Amino acid sequence: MQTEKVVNHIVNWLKDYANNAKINGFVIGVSGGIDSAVTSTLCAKTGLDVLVLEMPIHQAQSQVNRAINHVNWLQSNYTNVLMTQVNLTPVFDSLVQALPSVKNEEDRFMSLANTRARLRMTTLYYFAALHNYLVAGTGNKVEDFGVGFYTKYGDGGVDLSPIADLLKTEVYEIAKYLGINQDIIDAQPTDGLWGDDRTDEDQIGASYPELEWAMAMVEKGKSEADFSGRELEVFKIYTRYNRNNKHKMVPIPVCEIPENLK
Ligand SMILES: NC(=O)c1ccc[n+]([C@@H]2O[C@H](COP(=O)([O-])OP(=O)(O)OC[C@H]3O[C@@H](n4cnc5c(N)ncnc54)[C@H](O)[C@@H]3O)[C@@H](O)[C@H]2O)c1
Ligand SMILES: Nc1ncnc2c1ncn2[C@@H]1O[C@H](COP(=O)(O)O)[C@@H](O)[C@H]1O
Ligand SMILES: O=P(O)(O)OP(=O)(O)O
Repeated sequence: MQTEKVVNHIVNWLKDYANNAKINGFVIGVSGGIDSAVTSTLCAKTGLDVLVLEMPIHQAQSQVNRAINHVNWLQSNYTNVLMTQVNLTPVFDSLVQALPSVKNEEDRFMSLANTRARLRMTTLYYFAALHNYLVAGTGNKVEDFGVGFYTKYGDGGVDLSPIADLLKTEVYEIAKYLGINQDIIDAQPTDGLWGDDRTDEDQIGASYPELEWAMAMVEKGKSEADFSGRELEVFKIYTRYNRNNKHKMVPIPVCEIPENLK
């Protein structure tokens, strides 16, 4: 990858889009992970206003610290970056209180995990409307178009996606080029939605490099019959996620009314 040229391309793309749309800048959620660190830095490089939000919901202190360290680094390099912390823990707790209880708490773990991502989306759009900003998405190509590993209308609810044509390994290359803090580069990717330190790999059962390999194999037209052992396992994991989450990657189904019924 021609890293410098890719960075310049994305920065110009962001700037052109915002200028054409008569927008003042960008708002981005910063989690202490690599994708949001890279996205916020690319937005900062546009010179337009950048608001980064740190929005903990029962968050591990290590994640909060990484996010704050990143923002400090960003602000020491780019004067156009502002930060706001919005503690969503009481908001989340109060929503849980308002919802009817369930017999078995485990039944709603996934629903509540995704609710966290949607509370963050709601907060990002509050600031976008307030300041005439766009919500910059942080999804990469494997998450967004491979395994669909994001919350529909949560972290998937954004206005534009600067890094969604980049594989996770390419995001790391850009992070190194941009000088992103080493603790962010070293951190295991995590969705941080569970109140513990489980990683994306723990949840999915395959690493991002493995998923990228499977994505490339599908693009080459390979099938299960071409693989065995761990490769077969990874290929099956990838295709299962891709199939189950296809609904997130395509326009929502609209019930078309036949002309003769109108
Ligand atoms: N980047 C990250 O690391 C990241 C961020 C957030 C979430 N995640 C992970 O992503 C996963 C999100 O969970 P999810 O995918 O179950 O929840 P989701 O809310 O993203 O998608 C499920 C919802 O989509 C709708 N739906 C389901 N099947 C459909 C179909 N065939 N057609 C149309 N709509 C359909 C339903 O409303 C369902 O509740 C979790 O595992 C979470 O941990 C990862
Ligand atoms: N604690 C957080 N504060 C701000 N923004 C956050 C936080 N956690 C997640 N985000 C945003 O959501 C996306 C996806 O998160 P994953 O950790 O990959 O699930 C992240 O890039 C932030 O923009
Ligand atoms: O989206 P982020 O920034 O939280 O990155 P990761 O998914 O690698 O934790």
